[in-house]
Amino acid sequence: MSSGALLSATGVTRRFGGIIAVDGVDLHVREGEFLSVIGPNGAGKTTLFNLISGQDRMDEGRVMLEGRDITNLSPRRMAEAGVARTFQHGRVFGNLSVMDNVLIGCHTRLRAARPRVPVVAPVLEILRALIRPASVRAEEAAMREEVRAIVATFGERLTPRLDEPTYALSYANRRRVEIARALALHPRILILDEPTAGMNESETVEMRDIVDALKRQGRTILLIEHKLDMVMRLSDRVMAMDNGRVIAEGTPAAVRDDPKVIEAYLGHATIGGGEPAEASLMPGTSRAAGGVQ
Ligand SMILES: Nc1ncnc2c1ncn2[C@@H]1O[C@H](COP(=O)(O)OP(=O)(O)OP(=O)(O)O)[C@@H](O)[C@H]1O
Repeated sequence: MSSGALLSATGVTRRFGGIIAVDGVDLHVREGEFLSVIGPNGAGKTTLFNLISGQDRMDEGRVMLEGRDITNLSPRRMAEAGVARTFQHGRVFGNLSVMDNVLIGCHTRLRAARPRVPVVAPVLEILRALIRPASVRAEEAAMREEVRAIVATFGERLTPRLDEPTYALSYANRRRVEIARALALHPRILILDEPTAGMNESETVEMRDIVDALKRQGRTILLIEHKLDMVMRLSDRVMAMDNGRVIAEGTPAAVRDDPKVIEAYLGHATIGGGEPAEASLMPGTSRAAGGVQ
């Protein structure tokens, strides 16, 4: 394990039949560091994030968070341990309001603090919910206040819509709700899988600024992003993958200019669109700024 790493994954491997989607990957993130993972479609980025966050089980490898072995924990236990993630296409509970979606993040945190006594603990919890003593009402009021504060991170995008069901929101707003819910967990590490996927140019810039603000708060962030402009601006370090393996790692500029990375993108001809992949490696080009989804 790399010394000083908050999260350390070593030898992570995942096979799907004959495909080795992730092949012996090591990934180390220091506290407060912003690490982006790039690579052409099918490189293994999302599978790697799924393995680190408990959405999938690795065949080999180990993940340590602050010295604790969290390998293959369930997503719920991962959340309790402090690993929060968002998904490539966004996942929210459509029939629940914005408030309730974000409260779920708070609730997971509270559950983590409670003793896990079978039968007795759930019964006590139900009784507390039915009787609603003053302590429960105060706790709920505090959580709702916290949700309002988290949602305010997104300016006026979500605050006026706190009581609306999320199915009624725009796609970009649903993705904001997902990040708000992840923040409500008070995560030790925030894993963002293409937070700007499917967003237009102005929504992308807005999301980039939000992620930048989260970085400036000193959060530890792992990002998958195809929009290289965002990667170049935000990352302390970049890791490039291809065919399940790490092919380059270092400063954003060094990885962008690495011949192996350029070749990996060119080998795939295009990244999700129709333009030559080369353009997407240049920050400030229309593809880099405008998206590849
Ligand atoms: N559940 C699965 N079953 C079978 N193969 C899978 C599964 N999930 C991923 N794969 C395969 O593993 C490889 C890596 O896929 P993955 O989605 O992790 O790539 P990616 O780098 O995230 O790509 P993208 O940028 O398109 O999201 C691909 O060949 C993919 O087809």
